[in-house]
Amino acid sequence: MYNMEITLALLKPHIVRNTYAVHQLKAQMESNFNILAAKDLRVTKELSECFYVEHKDKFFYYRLTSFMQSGFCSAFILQSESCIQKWRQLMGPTKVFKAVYTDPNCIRALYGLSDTRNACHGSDSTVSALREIGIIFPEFDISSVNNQSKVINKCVHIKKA
Ligand SMILES: Nc1ncnc2c1ncn2[C@@H]1O[C@H](COP(=O)(O)OP(=O)(O)OP(=O)(O)O)[C@@H](O)[C@H]1O
Repeated sequence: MYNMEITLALLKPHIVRNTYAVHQLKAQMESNFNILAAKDLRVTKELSECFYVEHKDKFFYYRLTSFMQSGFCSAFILQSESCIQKWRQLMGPTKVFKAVYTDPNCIRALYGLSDTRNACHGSDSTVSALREIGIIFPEFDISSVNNQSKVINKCVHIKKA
């Protein structure tokens, strides 16, 4: 079945400072996805805490949210068939040392520096994608994207019930 999806992709601050990496990764995105929206943004304390709220109680939460505030991030709304899994596959394992050994050509193996500075982010589900796009791209009209808007309607319906 045709499974057109959207996802949020983020390039983290140490990557955005690396113009070669940004050039390579943008080219990789362009050849694999439709890029529906893109922008560079400065992630504030509030934004980073909201974005990573699920990790609030983890030992690395402060380290992670501080790092996200340390420079510009590049954000993209990507669209393709099975986009969520496809982008996460291109990113590779969360932990860079694992990525280097198990998937040496993935983005995190090539450009990640540590568990925190692991180069990029990708939503892990449709629900996360919608939440994260809402945080990073509040101006994006998500109802213009067919399949995902059906999911939104479903979420809204569940919430109201
Ligand atoms: N042990 C750790 N030490 C430091 N930072 C960590 C650690 N585990 C995860 N992180 C950071 O928290 C982020 C979110 O962790 P999560 O377990 O949700 O991984 P992920 O879903 O692969 O990554 P992301 O959500 O960024 O795509 C990771 O991308 C990484 O930057």
